[in-house]
Amino acid sequence: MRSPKDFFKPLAVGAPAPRHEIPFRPSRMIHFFPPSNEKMRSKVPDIVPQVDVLLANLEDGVPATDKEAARAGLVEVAQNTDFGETQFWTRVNSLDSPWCLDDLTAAVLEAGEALDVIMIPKVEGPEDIHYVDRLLAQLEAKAGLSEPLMIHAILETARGVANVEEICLASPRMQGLSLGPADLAANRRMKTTRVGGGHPDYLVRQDPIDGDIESDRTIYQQDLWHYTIARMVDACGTAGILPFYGPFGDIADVVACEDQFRNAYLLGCVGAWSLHPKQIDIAKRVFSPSPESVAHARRVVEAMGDGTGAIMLDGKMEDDASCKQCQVVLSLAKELADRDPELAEAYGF
Ligand SMILES: CCC(=O)SCCNC(=O)CCNC(=O)[C@H](O)C(C)(C)COP(=O)(O)OP(=O)(O)OC[C@H]1O[C@@H](n2cnc3c(N)ncnc32)[C@H](O)[C@@H]1OP(=O)(O)O
Ligand SMILES: O=CC(=O)O
Ligand SMILES: [Mg+2]
Repeated sequence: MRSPKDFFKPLAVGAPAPRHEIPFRPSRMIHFFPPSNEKMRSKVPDIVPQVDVLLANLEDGVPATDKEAARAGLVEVAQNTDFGETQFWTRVNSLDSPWCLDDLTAAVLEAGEALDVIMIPKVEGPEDIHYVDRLLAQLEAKAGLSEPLMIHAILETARGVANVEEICLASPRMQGLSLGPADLAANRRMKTTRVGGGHPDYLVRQDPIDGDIESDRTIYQQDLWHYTIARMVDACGTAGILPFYGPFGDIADVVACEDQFRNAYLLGCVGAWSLHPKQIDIAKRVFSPSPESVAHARRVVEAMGDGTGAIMLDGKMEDDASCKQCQVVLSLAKELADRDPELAEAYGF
């Protein structure tokens, strides 16, 4: 383990100094597109103003035969797009794949000026982050970058979940984590055969009515992802980095997608992936506090004065801790409103 004194030193001569804080930028959706697909690439200028993060995906979802075209597409988009306030990320292939080294090299040397974050899939432990950390420093020095690239890891193996705290604390480059429910389900040998969301057979059943097991008992579908999301949120909070829900594969089921995103929002996630244009507005809606919750938070904070003590408001006890929750909602609302005039108006800022 590195000495805490060395933690913020560059890992290569000439590389930019690591950041001490993750800069706040709206990140309600990370919008995936396959840069090997010319038609999708041509949509980038229209998509950029609609999303907080645009991600050029090189990994799963891109056929093996298109990996080089995807890398070239990433570079083309990086070099020819005006991203404005929108962040630009890429997801490289996994560290054990034949493509990862070339992906990272091209990403930093040819697209590094435009990129904010590099997403690393199938991270198993801090050693994976240490490898990427040093390699990025070497490449940044070679490219002459003045800002360090950040790392976002996907939590999608059982070992990754077991090591989640160490992964989050492995480098000052760590920006956040996403839950990868599809690969995680496969790696854990779950039997779900779908990309995120619930499963009708994962349930709890009401007790027998009048002792009759054949009676018409209500069933309650349970959340397959609660444990992992909660654990991820705590690990990210400990390290001062950002948690995200990942993909929701049932594109047509916009209702269940919104439920999954909202569960993640309420548990502490800052955003989710959008795989299809339909999911962009869902994420924008869910991960922006509602005007009602902002109005309520403002009332509580105002009524609480210096934020200490206990008061009654609308029949409910409010105290230091509920006030802090309201401050979380208010500060997110303010940060989003600073960048979005429609939200500023809806919140009354
Ligand atoms: C599961 C674990 C993971 O790793 S998830 C991440 C990997 N998968 C991905 O990144 C998938 C990204 N999404 C896609 O490739 C497409 O949305 C898929 C799922 C293939 C569906 O595409 P398609 O059959 O064209 O859908 P559609 O006809 O309903 O599309 C309507 C119009 O929207 C466009 N579109 C579609 N997806 C995107 C996208 N991600 N970004 C930008 N544009 C998109 C389509 O091209 C289509 O456009 P048009 O109306 O024909 O002009
Ligand atoms: O990469 C995402 C996943 O769910 O797997
Ligand atoms: Mg995956």
